[in-house]
Amino acid sequence: MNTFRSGFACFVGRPNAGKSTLTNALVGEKVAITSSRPQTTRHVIRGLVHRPDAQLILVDTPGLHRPRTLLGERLNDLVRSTWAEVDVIGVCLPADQRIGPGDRYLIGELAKIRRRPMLALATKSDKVAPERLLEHLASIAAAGDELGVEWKHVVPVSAVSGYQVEHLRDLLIAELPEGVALYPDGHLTDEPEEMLVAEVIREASLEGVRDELPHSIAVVIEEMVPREDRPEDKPLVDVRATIFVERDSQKGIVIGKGGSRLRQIGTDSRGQIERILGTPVFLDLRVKVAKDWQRDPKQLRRLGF
Ligand SMILES: Nc1nc2c(ncn2[C@@H]2O[C@H](COP(=O)(O)OP(=O)(O)OP(=O)(O)O)[C@@H](O)[C@H]2O)c(=O)[nH]1
Repeated sequence: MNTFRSGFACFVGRPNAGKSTLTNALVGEKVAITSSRPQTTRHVIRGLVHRPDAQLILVDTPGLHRPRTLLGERLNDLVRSTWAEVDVIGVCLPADQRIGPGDRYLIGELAKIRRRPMLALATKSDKVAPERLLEHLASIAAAGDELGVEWKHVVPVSAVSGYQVEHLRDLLIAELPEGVALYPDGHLTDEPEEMLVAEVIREASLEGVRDELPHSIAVVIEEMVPREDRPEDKPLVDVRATIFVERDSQKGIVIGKGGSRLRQIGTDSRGQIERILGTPVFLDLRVKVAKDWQRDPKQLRRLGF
């Protein structure tokens, strides 16, 4: 089977650098709605790119400011922790402007984040002549060297003409980890996170046993709450979920020998859930039989159908 990749990318850059226009160009015809996520998520999703081999989730991060106050510093800490949570960062440096002090500050701050692939994007490249574009690309490379950011790629792009948009999509997706789609295909929804989390667990439960249990699994999130008494910078969310099957024999399949499959389901889904929620998660999974739930209206309602 081909590898499926999924994960998060964000674009950073000074105001007007072309971040929103580029997001829309990458998402294409499909809706790019600004959707605010429930409190547990720090990411504001700007758009989704669905492909047969990948799902790329473009998120917003708050802007970074030169800190003048303690509050400013705290805000910047938040920006940095968001940066550290995405899989790839695109730094937008518009070709029609020289790299300025604001850009240099931003690049310097990015240099402090380790091991995060960073792509330098020469946005609005349709606005300048080829010679100027080359000069711009050279100064982007030089700024990276000087400020300590190793650009994974330096990519000229134009959201308006479409130049290299497809290529950029490929480059971003190449940086994502392997994993299942984190959001339903086709559109960006306001679906509660619980549905997404349930879907991740359902997918993981079916892994390798799809033929034996095609439609027999439903997952209900019983509880999803932040653990109390955690330090603010070390949150933990407790997720308690029940995997419903139709028959006892299926329960055995899901649990596996000595609980081995259930443990694997937990391991496989926890990482994805943490990525959706943006916090570490303690996952408690149970398996229950709901006899013939697919034929029972009451059960169906309970299982959210
Ligand atoms: N010619 C040209 N103009 C572009 C391109 N991308 C963006 N623009 C224009 O640049 C302006 C700013 O673009 P935005 O996408 O809103 O920039 P942004 O970085 O999201 O801005 P903020 O939301 O203020 O941070 C708009 O007028 C866009 O039409 C491009 O590829 N080519």
